[in-house]
Amino acid sequence: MLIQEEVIELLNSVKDPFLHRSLEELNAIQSVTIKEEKKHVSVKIGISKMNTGEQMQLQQEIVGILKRNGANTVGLRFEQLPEETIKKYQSEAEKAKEETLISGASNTQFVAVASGKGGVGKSTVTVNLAVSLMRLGKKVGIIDADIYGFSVPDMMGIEERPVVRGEKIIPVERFGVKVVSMGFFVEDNSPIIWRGPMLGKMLNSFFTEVEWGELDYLLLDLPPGTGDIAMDVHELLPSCKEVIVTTPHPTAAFVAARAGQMALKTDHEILGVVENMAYFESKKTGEKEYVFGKGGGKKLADVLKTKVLGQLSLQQPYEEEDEFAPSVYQEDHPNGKEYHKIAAKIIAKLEG
Ligand SMILES: Nc1ncnc2c1ncn2[C@@H]1O[C@H](COP(=O)(O)OP(=O)(O)OP(=O)(O)O)[C@@H](O)[C@H]1O
Repeated sequence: MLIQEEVIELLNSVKDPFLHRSLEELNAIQSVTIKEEKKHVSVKIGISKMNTGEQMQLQQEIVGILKRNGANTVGLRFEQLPEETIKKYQSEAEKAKEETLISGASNTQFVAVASGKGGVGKSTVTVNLAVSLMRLGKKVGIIDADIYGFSVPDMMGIEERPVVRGEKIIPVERFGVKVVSMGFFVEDNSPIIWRGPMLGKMLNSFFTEVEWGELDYLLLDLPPGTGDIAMDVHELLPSCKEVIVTTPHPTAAFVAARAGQMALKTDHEILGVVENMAYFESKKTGEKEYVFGKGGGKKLADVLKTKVLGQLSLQQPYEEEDEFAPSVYQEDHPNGKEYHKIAAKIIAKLEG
């Protein structure tokens, strides 16, 4: 039968569910008594938070350990740990949680940018939304998960590659936005044949192996369409919201609706529709020409029971010599202003 020292030894390495410290470190094993003839062990344990589901789990864990090691019955009492012990370890525990973005404890908002088909400007929208959120004071990251075309680094004018510190990848920072792209890890942009499980793995490592630091927003540039990646994202990030990009052509909107339906099916909240290449504005007359048709964004938003967040004109960013980024619109550019409004709407929706 177990003796007192053995019980302490067995329970020392068990961890407090909130402080993530061992009972030994927390000095949390407060008493152990053993009734030998009945093989009954009773222990009193200090815990940081009482009456929670985690306490129930801890209870099962401790009872299990003791029974596997010879106890017939276990009496377990919990008591609140002293305030000073909790305070001492709490901030450390909170910091550790923040470090893994998908732990559920981080305050990061995940926003996936999706489209029904390629070439409608999904990556352009991702990049400019990220930059606009940053201009509005947010800490922002981008995961370029568009495995069929890693365009985010080029669009932002990123030439360097991420460095590895310890076991973590440090994202490349450009315009104050942290970027990780599959393109960073592929030689010469050579095409890769992706299979379902690999996609999920890649996404997962972008969360767990990248040192994101504190982020308010993490934007995901997803491959076009409604494939496996959408399911993977749903599985990894059930709380992920979506922005759907379309061109104004009614057919394009119809195709984008499928991506939207996918979002609805996986219970992802749709923040709204962005209509890209909505019109061309003549420099001479200021008149708008709807070269790709009209109304696609509105039609799509109606189908998805959401709103059009904004409309971008068909126009390149101003050319600049020093900060070359082919697809990032300047703050005073008409499209830059429109992205600013879209970003503000998203903030209001998610934080307001
Ligand atoms: N509003 C716009 N005005 C002018 N050009 C644009 C606009 N939006 C996007 N483009 C250009 O259109 C092309 C396609 O855009 P982008 O790569 O963002 O689309 P995508 O939907 O992400 O495509 P893919 O799925 O193939 O990556 C790019 O060359 C981009 O610079």
